[in-house]
Amino acid sequence: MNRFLYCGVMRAKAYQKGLSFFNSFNLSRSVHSIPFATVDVEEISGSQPAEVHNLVQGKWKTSSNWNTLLDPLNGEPFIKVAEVDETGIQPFVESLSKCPKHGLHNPFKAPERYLLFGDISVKAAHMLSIPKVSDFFTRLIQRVAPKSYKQALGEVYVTQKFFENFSGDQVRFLARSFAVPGDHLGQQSHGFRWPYGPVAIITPFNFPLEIPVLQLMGALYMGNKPILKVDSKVSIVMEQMMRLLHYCGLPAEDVDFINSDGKTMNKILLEGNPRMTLFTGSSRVADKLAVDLKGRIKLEDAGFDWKVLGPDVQEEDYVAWVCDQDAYACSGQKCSAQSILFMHENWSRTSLISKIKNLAERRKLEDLTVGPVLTFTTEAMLEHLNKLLQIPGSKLLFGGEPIKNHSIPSIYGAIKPTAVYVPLEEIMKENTYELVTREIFGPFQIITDYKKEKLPMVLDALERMHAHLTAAVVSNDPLFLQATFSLSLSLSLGGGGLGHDGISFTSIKLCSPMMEVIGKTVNGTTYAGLRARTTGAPQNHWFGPAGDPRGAGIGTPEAIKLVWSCHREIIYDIGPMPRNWEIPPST
Ligand SMILES: N[C@@H](CCC=O)C(=O)O
Repeated sequence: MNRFLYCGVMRAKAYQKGLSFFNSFNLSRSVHSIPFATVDVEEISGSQPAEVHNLVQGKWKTSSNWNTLLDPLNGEPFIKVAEVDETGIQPFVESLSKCPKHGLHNPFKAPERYLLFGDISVKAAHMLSIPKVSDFFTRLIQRVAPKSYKQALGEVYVTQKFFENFSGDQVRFLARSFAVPGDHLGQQSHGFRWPYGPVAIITPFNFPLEIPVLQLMGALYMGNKPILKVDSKVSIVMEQMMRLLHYCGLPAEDVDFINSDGKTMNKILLEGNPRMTLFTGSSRVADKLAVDLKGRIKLEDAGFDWKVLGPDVQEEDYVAWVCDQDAYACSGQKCSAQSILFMHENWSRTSLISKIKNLAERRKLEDLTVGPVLTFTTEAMLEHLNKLLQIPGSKLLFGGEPIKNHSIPSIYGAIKPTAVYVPLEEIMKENTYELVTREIFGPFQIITDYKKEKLPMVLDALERMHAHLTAAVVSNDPLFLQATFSLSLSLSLGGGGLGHDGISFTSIKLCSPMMEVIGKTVNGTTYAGLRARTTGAPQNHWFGPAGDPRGAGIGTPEAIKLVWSCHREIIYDIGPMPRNWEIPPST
């Protein structure tokens, strides 16, 4: 068949297929429940536990080893996860080993797969835009990582927008190359984005959909073959998402999905030898993996995220509301959650703290605006609080009590949103710094204040932190408002006027708190300005730590290219040879 005619026919077929995809769902959804789903989110319970399976080499598999999860709201054993143990890793190791280093596609191999993933993204975005499907994922997230409906829906929305961003030709644009003219005719160097081939993705419990989907798709777009492991506590969400992706055209062999404990996963990584592993989670595990995997790793680790309020007091209610959201939404279990607030003395004179307190006290278990803490028990958090209260000058601002009247199982934590004041000078003491900056992944924050001349001490506190994920500098004072502007002029009058030569600027110091804080810190995602926040990162800007060569990003084209591809340069040198070329003397 004529090549152009053939292409036209293929495109028309793809279009028809696309249409029938959309029609079939729209039709089926009126008569059936969600077509890809294997669980009914509202029915999962102790009497009807849901099952989570593994996917390897294109096949869904169970296991003889079932990990039973307790419903975080009432303690009923409500989900059974088929966990792979060390005796069952072989198929996963084999699957990784089957993928060559040059990946499943690259600019010179199967380029039509870039288009395939653009197409899958269109369909997945469409699916998530259907209210019944977005509600399904929102509720599923809420069942395993209890957070308010709005917060859970936010994850689904970010994921949908991400898919929209990488629809059509946008996946192939991620692999855009460049060329530079060479030294002679026929020579040109071309830079390409190259996959790593077999890769691994390990993601935490707190964003059961957003983090794994954005990283998984980034890995796939660039031509890699991932094995995905999500924290078993929440992996049901991603298990159902894998089924949605298959429904949207993802080849079943392209991703392996595993449930296991950390030790088993470690073994798979050592034996299957993925060329790159993306780990999102605690710094402790991250550092161990970095050693085990000989540095072939990228990290989005935890952060003791900070917010500095500058001298310009404005919009108190708004700033208080953002502080409440940043510290306590999702019960403080976001890697971006505000862990410490530094208030300029001008803010200490306002009613900011009491406003934050009032907002925090509106939160309630019934609507999950506060809820179970999945990695700290109540006792552990209260013990930490008591240690902080031993520090001279420290005091409990609000919270500090267990939530009452609930049936959250005791393996999880349940405390009211809490804030503790610790004086800045005390924070800086050798013995207290570690204690105060210990990240409590729960509704818990430290609040302190600083006098104008103590900004360097605040900067020192920020410098001493070891993880640098999100930060906020709340001030609209970018250039002049608080500037220390010392200008001394020595003027010499000549010829009745001021001459250029007659002015000498002996010292010009322009210093604004906002610029100074930004200039002297490193957090990878820093918000600046009156509306600055630490949480709520959408899909449209980089989210990830800085100051660490292992730092990964999520979501944007830059993040995907940086994390999921490496640079390869092909230097074409095809001639022609110069006329009358002769072998030159040795050099
Ligand atoms: N959107 C989330 C980030 C998800 C992370 O990787 C937040 O803002 O905390």
